[in-house]
Amino acid sequence: MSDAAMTLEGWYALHDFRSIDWTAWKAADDEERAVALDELQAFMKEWTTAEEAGQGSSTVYTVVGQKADFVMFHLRETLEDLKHLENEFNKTTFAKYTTKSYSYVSVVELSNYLGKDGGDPYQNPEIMARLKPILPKNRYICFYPMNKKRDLNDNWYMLSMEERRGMMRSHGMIGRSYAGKVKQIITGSVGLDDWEWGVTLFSDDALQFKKLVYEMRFDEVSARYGEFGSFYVGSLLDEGSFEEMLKL
Ligand code: VOV
Repeated sequence: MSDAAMTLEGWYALHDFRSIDWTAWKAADDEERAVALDELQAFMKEWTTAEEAGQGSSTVYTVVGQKADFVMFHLRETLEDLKHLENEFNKTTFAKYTTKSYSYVSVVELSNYLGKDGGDPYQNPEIMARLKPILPKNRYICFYPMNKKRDLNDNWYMLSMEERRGMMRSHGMIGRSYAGKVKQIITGSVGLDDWEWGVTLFSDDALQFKKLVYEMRFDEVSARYGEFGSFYVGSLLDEGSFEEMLKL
């Protein structure tokens, strides 16, 4: 048996994709819509409280195309906290005007492929900042789930640690060349959801997603072992732009 990579875990993650029922939203009267917007704002204010208390981080982005209309991305200490957030949203009046499109459950993950030994990583402030990150406010998000292949000839999980480490080094080098342009949060989901990882990218220039993902397609770990799910891309919403999007 090959050595399993050691992983460090941080906050649990929920990507909660919703679509707007425009017919119902347009049929609602002004008062009902005002209540829905107030409750939505109150719900989003709680995110700031959680973030200030160091208990998690949340953000919301539009989703362009017909897979969903927006995605709420939550990071919290426990799965119960995530379920609570999901329920709290479902209880809002605004939720009545939305339908569920997709969701993804995972946990922020770092592996030891390129890590340095020494010390308790959970006491290392740099590592903790990556395991429990405050979500950036970049203009664009890109999310997709992925697997590493387990085919007869191309089975990531049958490779030696050294072989995998070599490929991850090359992966990391491509990633690093996008420093300042793209930030990544890798969340592990083996045993938690349908794919093995969630890839969430943030950038102020959506074209950088295309450039980075394309460049990685030529890199062995992606070219040979990567399997990818659906891509979701969109732009940052705040209370103001959310309200603007819903204005009739
Ligand atoms: C934005 C840039 C960027 C950078 C700097 C970066 C670097 C790194 C490093 C250094 C490491 C290894 C240590 C760790 O941190 O775990 C990883 C790990 C990982 N990555 Fe990555 N990655 C990036 C970006 C990046 C992208 C765009 C993708 C999607 C791949 C593609 O083809 O679409 C990805 C995937 C992953 C995955 C699934 C893992 C876990 C693999 C495992 O088997 O455990 N990643 N990644």
